[in-house]
Amino acid sequence: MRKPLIAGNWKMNGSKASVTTLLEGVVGGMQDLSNVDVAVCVPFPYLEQSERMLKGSAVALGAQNLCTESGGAFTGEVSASMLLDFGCHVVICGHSERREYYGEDDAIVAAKIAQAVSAGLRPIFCVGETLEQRQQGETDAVIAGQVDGVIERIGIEIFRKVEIAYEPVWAIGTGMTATPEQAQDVHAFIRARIAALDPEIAAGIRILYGGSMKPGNASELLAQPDLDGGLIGGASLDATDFLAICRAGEQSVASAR
Ligand SMILES: O=C(CO)COP(=O)(O)O
Repeated sequence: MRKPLIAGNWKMNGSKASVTTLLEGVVGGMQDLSNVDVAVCVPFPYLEQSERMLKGSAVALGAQNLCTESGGAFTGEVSASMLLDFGCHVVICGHSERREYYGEDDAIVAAKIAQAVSAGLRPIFCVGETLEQRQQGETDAVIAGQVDGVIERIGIEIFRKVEIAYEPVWAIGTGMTATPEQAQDVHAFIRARIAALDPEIAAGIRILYGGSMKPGNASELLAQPDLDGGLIGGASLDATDFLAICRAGEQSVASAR
């Protein structure tokens, strides 16, 4: 049984004051959550503050991006080892906003995943189709291309140390969530694609769903057999909402038993 992971992606939001309030709320509400892994992926400037505030708690710290290179003359970039130095455990790679606004292609995403894993971080590797691609019936082809585009470059073995997040671009920040059936179809497709190369890795890998996941829809999404957690944007900025989704993750384990 795969333990669910609920990860918050704060994106470019926050201030020192709001980080204090948010993390106090999240840490304070974690007591009875034991069957769910919880992480928050914070903007770089808040790593130090977050590391301090999360010390001794069950909430893992993460970042939203990293450099394709391990160090040196790369102005403005942040390396995997720097993230590790600030206590990070996870890092988001290939989010659709990075693909769309910063030109990240499969080669860049693969290089970032490889950097993360070699430093001992767990990448959350994001894939997802646009609305137009879905309407054209291209969802499976797009997802297959994104998954294969990474596997072909860095191999399947590395996927023992990777989380995947399926985030339909049309569902991100729009309030339009994939139905549980739509999400399950793509998750099962991703798992089958990996199983064709290595059934053991496919059985163990966590595939998170992201895209307008909220307290009101988390339970039915997480009840799907191939949904192993969530990557939460907007709702992770509110401790009460984020904790409610974490509880839905915890309960999805209890009800599957
Ligand atoms: O992009 C997302 C998480 O990475 C999802 O964002 P929302 O939950 O705000 O739709």
